[in-house]
Amino acid sequence: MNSNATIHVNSELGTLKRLLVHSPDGGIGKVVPGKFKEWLYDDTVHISQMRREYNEYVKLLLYFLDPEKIPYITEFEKKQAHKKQPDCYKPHHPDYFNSDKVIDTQYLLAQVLKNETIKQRIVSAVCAWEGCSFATERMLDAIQDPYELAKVLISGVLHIADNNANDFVFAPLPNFIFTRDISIVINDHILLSNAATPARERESMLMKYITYYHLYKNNPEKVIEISESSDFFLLEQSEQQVFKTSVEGGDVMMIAPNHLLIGCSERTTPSAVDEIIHKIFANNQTGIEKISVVKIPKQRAMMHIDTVFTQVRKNTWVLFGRFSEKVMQQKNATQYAYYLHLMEKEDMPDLENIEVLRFYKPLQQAYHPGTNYQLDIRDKIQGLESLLHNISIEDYGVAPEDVTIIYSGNNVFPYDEREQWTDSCNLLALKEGVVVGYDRNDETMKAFQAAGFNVIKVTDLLQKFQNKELTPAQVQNTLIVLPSAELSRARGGAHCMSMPLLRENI
Ligand SMILES: NC(=[NH2+])NCCC[C@H](N)C(=O)O
Repeated sequence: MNSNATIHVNSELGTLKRLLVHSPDGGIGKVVPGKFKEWLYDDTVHISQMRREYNEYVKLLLYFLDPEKIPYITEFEKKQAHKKQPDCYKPHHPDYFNSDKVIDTQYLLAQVLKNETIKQRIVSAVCAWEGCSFATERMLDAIQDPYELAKVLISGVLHIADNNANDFVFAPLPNFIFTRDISIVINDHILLSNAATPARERESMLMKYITYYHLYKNNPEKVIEISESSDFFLLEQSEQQVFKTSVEGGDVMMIAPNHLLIGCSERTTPSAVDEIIHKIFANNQTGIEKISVVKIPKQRAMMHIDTVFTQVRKNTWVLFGRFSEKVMQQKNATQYAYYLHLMEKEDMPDLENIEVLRFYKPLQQAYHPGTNYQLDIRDKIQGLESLLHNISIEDYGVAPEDVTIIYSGNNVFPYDEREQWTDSCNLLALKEGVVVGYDRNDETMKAFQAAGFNVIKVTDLLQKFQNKELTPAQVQNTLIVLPSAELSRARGGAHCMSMPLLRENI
């Protein structure tokens, strides 16, 4: 990695230096029950409480990544204690904390919109996509303030002067807080997502513009995009459903410097996986030499692979035990019968459905697009637990006996399942061994303690930082838990709510 690099990620664990986030915007506060399924929500969310929880997350990130901003926000919080959301947290506000390490996508979009030509392109694209009237398009064009326009393009809410009301001009993007899903940095390249559902397609579109006109403006050749194959357009509709190409970042992990892991899930299709493998192996600059593909059941509770496991240390993982072959063998008869029963139910995961494949970059032959080229499938790994062991041992040189797997809900039913649902396995590593999760997953927290980790509430940790009892550099082997009553309702944890741009090399 060149020392001036601002975008480079080669693991899930290297000390986090820069990332994209998005503070819950007004769109989330407008989700109605009738839209749950379509907008990928399961409940309404109390937006002001959610923001309070999210602000703790932002403050934690700033302490670790950009501590110089702390006095500024602390001052604001004091000064504006009466406000539901202090202005320093609003990416459209002139008093926004504006860090170049903890960056809001809305703020970045505003930077892109400052260029008049690009602004027109984005407004036209969004309006065409959303089927807006020409009058609406003109109203959007007329917004001079890029910060205001970015807010409208994300929340869908426009202030209409004629009737002095805030009206929807198109649907909000209530899932934009899950920045992980919109793209993924692979060493110094970036893979753009191609959202699986219409509810998230505008997110992919906005990220494409942010990438080409800002993040990768000077090196667009490092952007990897996937799209439908040319035959796709001639397929019948029913076949198109099978061969659709979609990928979301929550399914892609830069798991080790030369190793990419992709989940094939409800959101990431086999066609997309196939295309990513070909594109990445055809490109000699990505640094990827092997790709592991994990097929998981297509299920709401595990819409992406990062809801099933994440990495904590080179030798430590957190995993939803239901998908561990070892645990399945150890289950006693009653529990086993329970799982068999679940497997019969249509909407429950079928254990047979977990499949792990590994593809290696061919060393000898050059890749020729268009030739009938076969990928080299050398390993078929037995299950998830073997895969995680294999990564620790093969990629990180850990001794087999030192690999530790911590299970969701300590692997006891029903806590395993309840806590997986509230993202016990979806942790963000701030550095190796220091991960962020939710305070509601009690049994998983106990499992972390039993594995020798400290577990601390974010408010207590921030207090210690503030009192100078501790510095972020001193924090080791710790699970930091965020308040999560509202945040967890949107179905994503700290891993989903982060899109790392820069990590130190591991
Ligand atoms: N990487 C993740 N697990 N993201 C979670 C996304 C949750 C969001 N409500 C959705 O269904 O799309």
